[in-house]
Order: sequence, then C-alpha cells, then structure tokens
Amino acid sequence: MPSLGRLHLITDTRPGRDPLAVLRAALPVARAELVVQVRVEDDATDRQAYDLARRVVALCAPYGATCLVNDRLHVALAVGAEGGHVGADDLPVGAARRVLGSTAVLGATAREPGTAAEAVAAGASYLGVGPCHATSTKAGLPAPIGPDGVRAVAEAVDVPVIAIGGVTAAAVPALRAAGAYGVAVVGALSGAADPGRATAELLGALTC
Ligand SMILES: Cc1ncc(COP(=O)(O)OP(=O)(O)O)c(N)n1
Ligand SMILES: Cc1ncsc1CCOP(=O)(O)O
Ligand SMILES: [Mg+2]
Repeated sequence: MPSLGRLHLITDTRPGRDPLAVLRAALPVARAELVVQVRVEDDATDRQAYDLARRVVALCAPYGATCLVNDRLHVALAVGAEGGHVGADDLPVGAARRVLGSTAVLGATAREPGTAAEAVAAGASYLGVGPCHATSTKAGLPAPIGPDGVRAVAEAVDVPVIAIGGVTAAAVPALRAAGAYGVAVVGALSGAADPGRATAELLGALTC
C-alpha cells in the first residue's frame, strides 16, 4: 500500500461552495501529498455523490493524489476510489474493511485511545481524530480534544493519525508535536481567498 498523504482535503458541498475549484487549486501544489475525501451532505443523493467522486478520481489521477469517499462505500467502489472513511453512524470498521477489501485505504473516526485501538484491530489503516479545535463546518460535535487528545490517541495506535476539526496552518505544529501524521480540513481550504496558497501553507507546516 503506498504511503498516505499528509494533507486531507474534505470536499465542501454546502451551498455556494465550489469543491472542484478548490481541488483544482490544491492538486498542483500538494500532488501526491493530497488525499481528497469526497464528503457530501447527508441529504445528497447517491447519484450526486457518484458524480462528484467520479470527477475527483479523474482529477486526482494525473497528480498521484488519493481519492477516498466518506460514508458511502458503494460509491467508493463504483468510481474506483482508493478507499473510504467511516465513523460511528456508518458501517462498522470490520464490515467496511470487508466491503472495500484488504488493500484499500480505510479511515475511521476516533476520539479516545480505546475506540482508536478497536478501530485499528478491526481494519482501519488510518484514524481521523477530533474535533481538535472548534469548528463551524459540522454541527453537533462533542467538545474539542485539543493536541493533548490527539497525543493520547497517537500513543495508543500504530497507524497514521489525521487530526481534524478547526485545523489551520497555525495549528499544525502543535498537532504534529502531539503525534499527528497529517491533518484533514474543510474550511481552511474551502474558505480561503487563495486555496492554492493556503494549500502551500498547510503543506509547509506539515512537512517542515
Ligand atoms: C479524516 C476524517 N476524520 C473524521 C471524519 C468524521 O467522520 P464521521 O464521524 O463519520 O462524520 P461525517 O464526516 O461522516 O459527518 C471524517 N469525515 N474524516
Ligand atoms: C467532518 C468533521 N468531523 C469532525 S470535524 C469535521 C469538520 C471539519 O471541518 P473544518 O476543517 O472546517 O473545521
Ligand atoms: Mg461518517
């Protein structure tokens, strides 16, 4: 399995956002360090998810970037994505692994060491850990765990930890020092005036 990219761009499909424009700006900067997670709103149809994921796979390929699909693993399989990401409301990790197969990239959400270790034992190849900081992108989340919460999980597992939730370039050094391998962002790229430049800033913080 190729090594996982450190910068995870999660598509922002809220009204008024243009996830493919953000992706086109990020790809030439981050290239194979970019993992694009296709995440659509809960009320989006499978067809909408499929159409977006198909386009993301095609855009990623020339750059060696990785495409994952959030929640909807049948869409991941249908478009030939490298894998998917599941959380507490999705298929259990073991079931997701059976759906995707042994070589796929499979991310699982975890907030604390016990569930993190269980997810890895069940077949997760990386963990999305957070929310690290306050975010306005997703409602109903528990309190942020901060770098200390990331550290607790990172010390308990031997797979890459991807910190998520309110992540900015300025937040990256503390998350890396806590053991995060990479970060996943929505707003830091989708809301940036210059997403290419914001990608370079995030990447610089991740790889220095
Ligand atoms: C990298 C990463 N980490 C965590 C999540 C959250 O997944 P989940 O808890 O299933 O919530 P939804 O994103 O499905 O609303 C993620 N998507 N990516
Ligand atoms: C999907 C998800 N899960 C935990 S935080 C989050 C959203 C992260 O978005 P942002 O990078 O804008 O805080
Ligand atoms: Mg989910």
